Amino acid sequence: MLPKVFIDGEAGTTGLQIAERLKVRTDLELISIHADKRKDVDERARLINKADVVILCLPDDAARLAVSLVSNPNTVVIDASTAHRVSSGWVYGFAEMDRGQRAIISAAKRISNPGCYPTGFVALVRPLVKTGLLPADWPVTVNAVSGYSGGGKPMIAEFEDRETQDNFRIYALGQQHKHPPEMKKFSGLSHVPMFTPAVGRYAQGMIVEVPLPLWAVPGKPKRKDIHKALTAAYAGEAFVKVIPLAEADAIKSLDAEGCNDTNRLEIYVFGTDEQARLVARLDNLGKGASGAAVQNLNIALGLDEGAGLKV
Ligand SMILES: NC(=O)C1=CN([C@@H]2O[C@H](COP(=O)(O)OP(=O)(O)OC[C@H]3O[C@@H](n4cnc5c(N)ncnc54)[C@H](OP(=O)(O)O)[C@@H]3O)[C@@H](O)[C@H]2O)C=CC1
Ligand SMILES: CC(=O)N[C@@H](CCC(=O)OP(=O)(O)O)C(=O)O
Repeated sequence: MLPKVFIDGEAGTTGLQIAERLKVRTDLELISIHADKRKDVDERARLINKADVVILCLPDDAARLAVSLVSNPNTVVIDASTAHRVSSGWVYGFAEMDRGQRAIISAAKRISNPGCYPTGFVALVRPLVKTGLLPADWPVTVNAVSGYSGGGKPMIAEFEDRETQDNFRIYALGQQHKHPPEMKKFSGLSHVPMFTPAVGRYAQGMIVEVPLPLWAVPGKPKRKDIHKALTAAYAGEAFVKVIPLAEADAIKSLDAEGCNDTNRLEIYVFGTDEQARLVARLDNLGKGASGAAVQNLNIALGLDEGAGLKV
Protein backbone atom coordinates (compact mmCIF):
# COMPACT_ATOMS: atom_id res chain seq x y z
CA MET A 1 0.00 0.00 0.00
CA LEU A 2 1.27 3.47 -0.87
CA PRO A 3 1.98 5.84 2.03
CA LYS A 4 -0.76 8.43 2.52
CA VAL A 5 0.03 12.13 2.78
CA PHE A 6 -2.41 14.81 3.94
CA ILE A 7 -1.67 18.53 3.56
CA ASP A 8 -3.62 20.51 6.15
CA GLY A 9 -3.85 23.96 4.53
CA GLU A 10 -3.56 22.63 0.97
CA ALA A 11 -5.43 25.67 -0.41
CA GLY A 12 -2.78 28.10 0.88
CA THR A 13 0.39 29.30 -0.82
CA THR A 14 2.77 26.74 0.67
CA GLY A 15 0.20 23.93 0.60
CA LEU A 16 -0.63 24.45 -3.06
CA GLN A 17 3.01 24.27 -4.07
CA ILE A 18 3.51 21.07 -2.07
CA ALA A 19 0.40 19.53 -3.67
CA GLU A 20 1.72 20.49 -7.11
CA ARG A 21 4.96 18.61 -6.36
CA LEU A 22 3.12 15.55 -4.97
CA LYS A 23 0.30 15.17 -7.48
CA VAL A 24 2.60 13.69 -10.10
CA ARG A 25 4.16 11.18 -7.70
CA THR A 26 3.43 7.47 -8.03
CA ASP A 27 5.26 6.45 -4.85
CA LEU A 28 2.72 8.00 -2.46
CA GLU A 29 -0.97 8.85 -2.24
CA LEU A 30 -2.09 12.43 -1.62
CA ILE A 31 -5.34 12.56 0.35
CA SER A 32 -7.16 15.88 0.12
CA ILE A 33 -9.92 17.43 2.18
CA HIS A 34 -13.15 18.48 0.47
CA ALA A 35 -13.04 22.23 -0.22
CA ASP A 36 -16.05 23.07 1.93
CA LYS A 37 -14.69 21.04 4.88
CA ARG A 38 -11.16 22.40 4.91
CA LYS A 39 -11.67 24.19 8.24
CA ASP A 40 -13.90 21.50 9.76
CA VAL A 41 -11.99 20.27 12.79
CA ASP A 42 -13.56 16.77 12.85
CA GLU A 43 -12.83 16.15 9.18
CA ARG A 44 -9.29 17.46 9.54
CA ALA A 45 -8.77 15.17 12.55
CA ARG A 46 -10.04 12.18 10.57
CA LEU A 47 -7.64 12.81 7.69
CA ILE A 48 -4.72 13.71 9.97
CA ASN A 49 -5.04 10.34 11.69
CA LYS A 50 -5.58 8.46 8.44
CA ALA A 51 -2.33 9.80 6.99
CA ASP A 52 1.14 8.36 7.38
CA VAL A 53 2.48 11.89 7.06
CA VAL A 54 0.59 15.14 7.58
CA ILE A 55 2.13 18.40 6.39
CA LEU A 56 0.81 21.49 8.18
CA CYS A 57 0.67 24.60 5.99
CA LEU A 58 -1.30 26.75 8.40
CA PRO A 59 -0.96 29.84 10.54
CA ASP A 60 0.78 29.08 13.85
CA ASP A 61 -2.37 28.76 16.01
CA ALA A 62 -4.08 26.47 13.53
CA ALA A 63 -0.90 24.37 13.36
CA ARG A 64 -0.85 24.00 17.16
CA LEU A 65 -4.48 22.91 17.09
CA ALA A 66 -3.76 20.42 14.30
CA VAL A 67 -1.00 18.80 16.37
CA SER A 68 -3.43 18.44 19.30
CA LEU A 69 -5.71 16.45 16.98
CA VAL A 70 -3.12 13.72 16.32
CA SER A 71 -4.07 10.49 18.10
CA ASN A 72 -2.46 7.97 15.72
CA PRO A 73 0.96 7.17 17.24
CA ASN A 74 2.36 6.37 13.79
CA THR A 75 1.46 9.70 12.17
CA VAL A 76 4.47 11.80 11.24
CA VAL A 77 3.87 15.56 11.35
CA ILE A 78 5.86 18.04 9.27
CA ASP A 79 4.95 21.56 10.38
CA ALA A 80 5.73 24.36 7.92
CA SER A 81 4.67 27.05 10.40
CA THR A 82 6.77 28.80 13.03
CA ALA A 83 4.81 27.16 15.87
CA HIS A 84 7.26 24.37 16.77
CA ARG A 85 10.62 25.36 15.33
CA VAL A 86 12.33 25.95 18.65
CA SER A 87 10.12 23.56 20.67
CA SER A 88 11.55 20.54 22.44
CA GLY A 89 10.39 17.22 21.04
CA TRP A 90 10.60 18.56 17.49
CA VAL A 91 13.40 17.84 15.02
CA TYR A 92 14.61 20.65 12.76
CA GLY A 93 14.00 19.60 9.17
CA PHE A 94 17.14 21.01 7.61
CA ALA A 95 18.76 17.86 6.24
CA GLU A 96 22.01 19.54 5.21
CA MET A 97 22.55 21.27 8.54
CA ASP A 98 24.79 18.49 9.93
CA ARG A 99 25.99 15.22 8.52
CA GLY A 100 23.79 13.30 10.99
CA GLN A 101 20.62 15.37 10.51
CA ARG A 102 19.01 13.11 7.89
CA ALA A 103 19.10 10.12 10.23
CA ILE A 104 17.53 12.23 12.98
CA ILE A 105 14.78 13.44 10.61
CA SER A 106 14.06 9.95 9.33
CA ALA A 107 13.54 8.66 12.89
CA ALA A 108 11.32 11.58 13.98
CA LYS A 109 7.54 11.79 14.32
CA ARG A 110 7.57 15.59 14.72
CA ILE A 111 9.55 17.57 12.16
CA SER A 112 9.55 21.36 11.97
CA ASN A 113 10.18 22.75 8.52
CA PRO A 114 12.69 25.62 8.74
CA GLY A 115 11.62 29.21 8.12
CA CYS A 116 12.52 30.71 4.77
CA TYR A 117 14.92 33.39 6.05
CA PRO A 118 16.42 31.09 8.73
CA THR A 119 17.20 28.48 6.05
CA GLY A 120 19.54 30.93 4.34
CA PHE A 121 20.89 32.34 7.57
CA VAL A 122 21.60 29.02 9.29
CA ALA A 123 23.21 27.70 6.11
CA LEU A 124 25.62 30.65 6.10
CA VAL A 125 26.47 30.98 9.77
CA ARG A 126 26.30 27.54 11.39
CA PRO A 127 29.44 26.11 9.71
CA LEU A 128 31.42 29.23 10.67
CA VAL A 129 30.45 28.99 14.33
CA LYS A 130 31.03 25.23 14.37
CA THR A 131 34.53 25.53 12.94
CA GLY A 132 35.40 28.45 15.23
CA LEU A 133 35.92 30.91 12.38
CA LEU A 134 33.21 33.11 13.87
CA PRO A 135 32.94 33.47 17.65
CA ALA A 136 29.49 32.42 18.92
CA ASP A 137 29.05 35.82 20.54
CA TRP A 138 29.83 37.81 17.37
CA PRO A 139 27.14 40.51 16.84
CA VAL A 140 25.78 39.27 13.53
CA THR A 141 23.47 41.26 11.26
CA VAL A 142 21.30 39.66 8.60
CA ASN A 143 19.78 41.70 5.76
CA ALA A 144 17.24 40.04 3.52
CA VAL A 145 14.66 40.55 0.80
CA SER A 146 11.74 38.30 -0.09
CA GLY A 147 9.09 38.19 -2.74
CA TYR A 148 5.59 38.99 -1.54
CA SER A 149 4.40 35.35 -1.55
CA GLY A 150 6.45 35.11 1.67
CA GLY A 151 3.50 36.74 3.43
CA GLY A 152 1.02 34.11 2.17
CA LYS A 153 -2.42 34.80 0.70
CA PRO A 154 -2.99 38.12 2.53
CA MET A 155 0.26 39.66 1.24
CA ILE A 156 -0.22 38.26 -2.27
CA ALA A 157 -3.62 39.98 -2.35
CA GLU A 158 -2.12 43.19 -0.97
CA PHE A 159 0.38 43.43 -3.83
CA GLU A 160 -1.59 41.87 -6.68
CA ASP A 161 -4.84 43.71 -5.98
CA ARG A 162 -2.89 46.99 -5.63
CA GLU A 163 -4.04 47.45 -2.03
CA THR A 164 -0.49 48.73 -1.64
CA GLN A 165 1.50 50.85 -4.06
CA ASP A 166 4.78 49.87 -2.39
CA ASN A 167 7.45 48.50 -4.69
CA PHE A 168 10.03 47.78 -2.02
CA ARG A 169 9.67 48.18 1.71
CA ILE A 170 11.57 47.34 4.85
CA TYR A 171 9.60 45.89 7.77
CA ALA A 172 9.88 44.29 11.22
CA LEU A 173 11.25 47.67 12.25
CA GLY A 174 10.72 47.03 15.96
CA GLN A 175 13.11 44.06 15.96
CA GLN A 176 10.21 41.76 16.91
CA HIS A 177 10.25 39.40 13.92
CA LYS A 178 9.44 35.74 14.63
CA HIS A 179 12.61 34.36 13.02
CA PRO A 180 15.60 35.50 15.14
CA PRO A 181 15.05 32.91 17.94
CA GLU A 182 15.14 30.17 15.32
CA MET A 183 18.18 31.77 13.68
CA LYS A 184 19.99 31.90 17.02
CA LYS A 185 19.19 28.33 18.04
CA PHE A 186 20.28 26.63 14.83
CA SER A 187 23.24 28.84 13.93
CA GLY A 188 24.83 28.23 17.33
CA LEU A 189 25.12 31.95 18.08
CA SER A 190 24.76 33.02 21.69
CA HIS A 191 22.69 36.15 20.81
CA VAL A 192 19.84 36.70 18.40
CA PRO A 193 21.12 38.28 15.19
CA MET A 194 19.97 41.74 14.16
CA PHE A 195 17.47 41.04 11.38
CA THR A 196 16.53 43.65 8.74
CA PRO A 197 14.06 42.11 6.24
CA ALA A 198 12.48 43.71 3.19
CA VAL A 199 9.81 42.71 0.70
CA GLY A 200 9.65 43.63 -2.98
CA ARG A 201 7.01 43.76 -5.70
CA TYR A 202 7.79 40.35 -7.20
CA ALA A 203 6.16 37.06 -6.28
CA GLN A 204 8.87 34.76 -5.02
CA GLY A 205 12.57 34.32 -4.42
CA MET A 206 14.85 35.67 -1.74
CA ILE A 207 18.30 36.84 -0.82
CA VAL A 208 19.62 36.51 2.72
CA GLU A 209 22.86 38.38 3.37
CA VAL A 210 25.27 38.44 6.29
CA PRO A 211 27.91 41.18 5.97
CA LEU A 212 31.07 40.27 7.88
CA PRO A 213 33.84 42.78 8.64
CA LEU A 214 36.57 40.12 8.62
CA TRP A 215 39.23 42.63 9.69
CA ALA A 216 37.50 42.83 13.09
CA VAL A 217 36.77 39.11 13.63
CA PRO A 218 39.23 37.49 16.09
CA GLY A 219 41.83 35.48 14.18
CA LYS A 220 41.15 37.63 11.09
CA PRO A 221 39.87 34.80 8.85
CA LYS A 222 40.33 35.42 5.14
CA ARG A 223 37.55 35.25 2.59
CA LYS A 224 38.97 31.96 1.28
CA ASP A 225 38.85 30.47 4.80
CA ILE A 226 35.15 31.28 5.06
CA HIS A 227 34.53 29.85 1.61
CA LYS A 228 36.50 26.68 2.41
CA ALA A 229 34.49 26.02 5.58
CA LEU A 230 31.19 26.47 3.74
CA THR A 231 32.33 24.31 0.83
CA ALA A 232 33.37 21.52 3.23
CA ALA A 233 30.09 21.75 5.15
CA TYR A 234 27.97 21.12 2.05
CA ALA A 235 30.28 18.90 -0.02
CA GLY A 236 28.24 16.28 -1.87
CA GLU A 237 24.88 17.93 -1.17
CA ALA A 238 22.49 17.97 -4.12
CA PHE A 239 20.52 21.05 -3.09
CA VAL A 240 23.06 23.30 -1.37
CA LYS A 241 25.62 24.74 -3.76
CA VAL A 242 28.58 26.81 -2.63
CA ILE A 243 29.58 28.87 -5.64
CA PRO A 244 33.33 28.88 -6.39
CA LEU A 245 35.09 32.15 -5.54
CA ALA A 246 36.20 32.79 -9.12
CA GLU A 247 32.61 32.40 -10.31
CA ALA A 248 31.37 34.76 -7.59
CA ASP A 249 34.02 37.31 -8.56
CA ALA A 250 32.66 37.40 -12.10
CA ILE A 251 29.18 38.34 -10.88
CA LYS A 252 28.27 42.04 -10.85
CA SER A 253 24.81 41.72 -9.30
CA LEU A 254 22.51 38.95 -8.08
CA ASP A 255 18.80 38.55 -8.85
CA ALA A 256 16.63 37.30 -5.97
CA GLU A 257 14.54 35.20 -8.38
CA GLY A 258 17.46 33.08 -9.62
CA CYS A 259 16.54 29.89 -7.71
CA ASN A 260 12.79 30.08 -8.32
CA ASP A 261 10.86 26.84 -8.81
CA THR A 262 13.80 24.81 -7.55
CA ASN A 263 14.80 23.36 -4.18
CA ARG A 264 18.27 24.86 -4.60
CA LEU A 265 20.04 26.99 -2.04
CA GLU A 266 23.04 28.85 -3.42
CA ILE A 267 25.77 30.24 -1.20
CA TYR A 268 28.13 33.01 -2.27
CA VAL A 269 31.09 34.57 -0.49
CA PHE A 270 31.50 37.97 -2.11
CA GLY A 271 33.79 40.81 -1.05
CA THR A 272 37.40 40.95 0.13
CA ASP A 273 39.63 39.66 2.92
CA GLU A 274 38.57 42.74 4.89
CA GLN A 275 34.85 42.83 4.18
CA ALA A 276 32.99 39.67 3.16
CA ARG A 277 29.37 39.55 2.03
CA LEU A 278 27.93 36.10 2.68
CA VAL A 279 24.84 35.55 0.57
CA ALA A 280 22.25 32.77 0.40
CA ARG A 281 19.83 32.75 -2.50
CA LEU A 282 16.75 30.52 -2.46
CA ASP A 283 13.11 30.35 -3.41
CA ASN A 284 11.02 31.15 -0.32
CA LEU A 285 8.50 28.64 -1.66
CA GLY A 286 11.21 26.14 -2.67
CA LYS A 287 13.98 25.37 -0.20
CA GLY A 288 12.36 28.04 2.01
CA ALA A 289 9.06 26.13 2.44
CA SER A 290 7.36 23.73 0.02
CA GLY A 291 10.50 22.16 -1.46
CA ALA A 292 12.01 21.60 1.98
CA ALA A 293 8.73 20.06 3.18
CA VAL A 294 8.76 17.59 0.28
CA GLN A 295 12.43 16.81 0.97
CA ASN A 296 11.56 16.11 4.62
CA LEU A 297 8.58 14.00 3.55
CA ASN A 298 10.84 11.92 1.29
CA ILE A 299 13.32 11.41 4.12
CA ALA A 300 10.57 10.52 6.60
CA LEU A 301 9.13 7.92 4.24
CA GLY A 302 12.53 6.51 3.25
CA LEU A 303 11.96 7.50 -0.40
CA ASP A 304 14.40 9.06 -2.86
CA GLU A 305 15.22 12.37 -1.13
CA GLY A 306 15.12 14.35 -4.37
CA ALA A 307 11.85 12.91 -5.69
CA GLY A 308 9.56 15.65 -7.02
CA LEU A 309 12.23 18.32 -6.54
CA LYS A 310 14.26 20.33 -9.04
CA VAL A 311 17.89 21.17 -8.43
N1 LIG B 1 4.76 31.72 2.14
C1 LIG B 1 6.00 31.41 2.44
O1 LIG B 1 6.97 31.78 1.73
C2 LIG B 1 6.30 30.59 3.64
C3 LIG B 1 5.32 30.19 4.53
N2 LIG B 1 5.65 29.43 5.61
C4 LIG B 1 4.68 29.06 6.64
O2 LIG B 1 3.70 28.18 6.11
C5 LIG B 1 2.46 28.41 6.77
C6 LIG B 1 1.43 28.68 5.72
O3 LIG B 1 1.81 29.88 5.05
P1 LIG B 1 1.27 30.31 3.66
O4 LIG B 1 0.98 29.12 2.83
O5 LIG B 1 2.18 31.34 3.16
O6 LIG B 1 -0.09 31.01 4.12
P2 LIG B 1 -1.45 31.21 3.33
O7 LIG B 1 -2.15 32.33 4.00
O8 LIG B 1 -1.18 31.35 1.88
O9 LIG B 1 -2.22 29.85 3.54
C7 LIG B 1 -2.68 29.40 4.79
C8 LIG B 1 -3.83 28.48 4.56
O10 LIG B 1 -4.29 27.99 5.80
C9 LIG B 1 -5.70 28.07 5.80
N3 LIG B 1 -6.21 28.12 7.17
C10 LIG B 1 -6.16 29.16 8.04
N4 LIG B 1 -6.71 28.80 9.22
C11 LIG B 1 -7.12 27.51 9.08
C12 LIG B 1 -7.76 26.59 9.93
N5 LIG B 1 -8.10 26.92 11.17
N6 LIG B 1 -8.03 25.33 9.47
C13 LIG B 1 -7.69 24.99 8.20
N7 LIG B 1 -7.07 25.83 7.34
C14 LIG B 1 -6.79 27.07 7.77
C15 LIG B 1 -5.99 29.34 5.03
O11 LIG B 1 -7.33 29.37 4.63
P3 LIG B 1 -7.90 30.53 3.67
O12 LIG B 1 -7.60 30.04 2.29
O13 LIG B 1 -9.34 30.55 4.00
O14 LIG B 1 -7.18 31.79 4.00
C16 LIG B 1 -5.00 29.21 3.89
O15 LIG B 1 -5.51 28.44 2.83
C17 LIG B 1 2.63 29.61 7.70
O16 LIG B 1 2.77 29.16 9.02
C18 LIG B 1 3.90 30.26 7.19
O17 LIG B 1 4.59 30.88 8.24
C19 LIG B 1 6.92 28.98 5.77
C20 LIG B 1 7.92 29.34 4.95
C21 LIG B 1 7.70 30.23 3.84
C1 LIG C 1 7.67 38.69 3.09
C2 LIG C 1 7.18 38.14 4.41
O1 LIG C 1 6.35 38.74 5.06
N1 LIG C 1 7.71 37.02 4.82
C3 LIG C 1 7.35 36.39 6.05
C4 LIG C 1 8.24 35.22 6.27
C5 LIG C 1 7.72 33.99 5.63
C6 LIG C 1 6.99 33.15 6.59
O2 LIG C 1 5.83 32.87 6.41
O3 LIG C 1 7.64 32.80 7.67
P1 LIG C 1 8.13 31.34 7.91
O4 LIG C 1 9.20 31.09 6.94
O5 LIG C 1 8.60 31.35 9.31
O6 LIG C 1 7.00 30.43 7.87
C7 LIG C 1 7.58 37.27 7.27
O7 LIG C 1 8.53 38.02 7.30
O8 LIG C 1 6.87 37.06 8.25
